[in-house]
Amino acid sequence: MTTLQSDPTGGPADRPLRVALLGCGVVGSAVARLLTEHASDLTARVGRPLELAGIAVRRTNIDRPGIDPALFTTDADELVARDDVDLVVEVIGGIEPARTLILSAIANGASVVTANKALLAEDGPRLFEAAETAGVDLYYEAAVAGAIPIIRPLRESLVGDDITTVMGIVNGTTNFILDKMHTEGSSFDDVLAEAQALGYAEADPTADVEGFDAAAKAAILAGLAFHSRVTAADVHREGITEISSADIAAAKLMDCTVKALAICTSEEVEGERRISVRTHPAMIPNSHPLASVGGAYNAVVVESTNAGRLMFYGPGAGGDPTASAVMGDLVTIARNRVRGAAGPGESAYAQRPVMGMGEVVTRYFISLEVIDQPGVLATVAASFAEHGVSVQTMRQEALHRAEDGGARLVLVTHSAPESALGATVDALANLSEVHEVLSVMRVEGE
Ligand SMILES: NC(=O)c1ccc[n+]([C@@H]2O[C@H](COP(=O)([O-])OP(=O)(O)OC[C@H]3O[C@@H](n4cnc5c(N)ncnc54)[C@H](O)[C@@H]3O)[C@@H](O)[C@H]2O)c1
Ligand SMILES: N[C@@H](CCO)C(=O)O
Ligand code: NA
Repeated sequence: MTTLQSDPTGGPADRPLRVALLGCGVVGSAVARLLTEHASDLTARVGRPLELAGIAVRRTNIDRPGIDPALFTTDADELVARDDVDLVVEVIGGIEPARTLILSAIANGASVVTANKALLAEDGPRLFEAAETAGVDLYYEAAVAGAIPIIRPLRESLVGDDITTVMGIVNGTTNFILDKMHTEGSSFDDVLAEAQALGYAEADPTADVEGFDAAAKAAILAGLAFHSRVTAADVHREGITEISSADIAAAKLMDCTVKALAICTSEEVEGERRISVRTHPAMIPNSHPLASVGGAYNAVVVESTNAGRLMFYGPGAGGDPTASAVMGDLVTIARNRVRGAAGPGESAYAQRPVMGMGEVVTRYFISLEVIDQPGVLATVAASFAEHGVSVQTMRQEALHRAEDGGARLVLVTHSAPESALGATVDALANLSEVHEVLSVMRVEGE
C-alpha cells in the first residue's frame, strides 16, 4: 500500500478509516458482513483499511451472527460524534433520528452514505447544503432502485446531456405483487406477506403499496435529472391497493401489463421548461422494455437528447443488493477522503417549475358497462368530444350474462391533459346509459 504524504483527516496517513454504521437491519447487517468479509480487497481499493468503529442498534441483546458484539451501541448520537469516525453509513431509515444523526455526522466532519430516500425526498437540500459547507460527501446510490447504478449515472455520467424523461419501476415490493397477480392470479395480501418475508418491503409496507416509497424515489430522480429541487410533496402519488383482478384482466386483453411506474418528464410548456413527477399504476404495452421486468426487479429508462434511450435494470431491493450500492458509495467516499477531495454536490441551478397533475398529458384506458341499445355509442362518444378528448380505439363486447341486457365498451384515448380525461370519466359515470365505469387506467409507453 502506498503511504500518503498528507492526510486530510488529520491523523497518520496510513491509519484505518473508521466507519460508523447506523442501523443493523436488512441492509445494515449485510453491510457489516461485507465490511468484514472483504476487508483486504476493500483496503486495496481504498488505499487504507476500512474499520468498523461501532454499530448503532436499538437493542444489543439480539444475536447477530458474524458481527463482533463489542461493536454494538444503543447510543447513535455518541457514535457519530466520536472524533475518530471518518465515514458514517445511515441505514436506519425514516426521518428522525436519521436526519439529526446525519447532520451531526456532517458537522463532525464525517462523509456520509445513506439509503434513506424518505429523508432525502423530504429534506435533501438541507443535508446537501450541510455537506457542501463542511466539505464532505453525501452519497445515496442505494436510495433509488437498490443495487442498480442510477444515481451515479444521473449525477455524473449523464450530467453533460439533456435528460427529457426518466421512467421506471422503482419499487420491488409492488412489482413483485403486480407480477404475481398477473402471472399467478395471486391475491394482493398473500403476495405482500411473501415480499415482506423476502426483505423487499419497507418496515411499514404502506410506504410501498401506497406509493410513498416510489414517490420519494421519483422526487430524487427528477431533482437529479432536471437540476431542480423536487420534494416528495411535488410528486403526484397513487398506490396499487385499488388495482383489481378486473384491471389485470383488462390489461391482458389489451396485450398490456399493469406496472407501478415513477415518471419524471421535462417539457417545453408556454415557452418555459417545466417538469412533471408522478407515480401511479399504468398499463404499458407488452412490447415496452419495462413490461418484462418481473419479480422484485427494478428498471429505469432514461431518455436524453444525445444519448437516446438508456435502460438500467437489476435488483432494486433486498439486503445484499442494497448493501452492494452502499458499499460502492462507501469505497467512493473513502477514496475521496484519502485524496482529500469531495465528489459532486447538489446541482439544482435550473429550478424548473413542477406542473400540476391536471396539466400533465397522458392516455387513458376506460372500460364501461353500458345499456345495449341504439344511440348509446353516440352518447358516450359525445362525452369524449365535449371534453376535447380524442378516442384512439374502441371495442364493444356483449356481456355474457343475458339478464344484464348490457354491453361492455373498452376505449383507449389519445393523449390529452389529465384534467380533461378526469372530467370525461366523471361525465361518463353520470350518464344514465352507463351502468358502471369498470376500470380506468393510464396507458404509458409506446
Ligand atoms: N430493504 C431494502 O430492500 C432496501 C432497499 C433500498 C433502500 N433501503 C433503505 O435502507 C434503509 C434501511 O432499510 P432496512 O430494510 O435495512 O430496514 P430495517 O427495518 O430492516 O432496518 C433498520 C434498522 O434500524 C434500527 N433502528 C431504528 N432506529 C434506530 C436507532 N435510533 N438507532 C439504531 N438503530 C435503529 C431498527 O431496529 C432496524 O434494525 C431504509 O432507509 C430503507 O428505505 C432498503
Ligand atoms: N421497499 C422497497 C425497498 C427498496 O427501496 C422496495 O420494495 O423496492
Ligand atoms: Na441504486
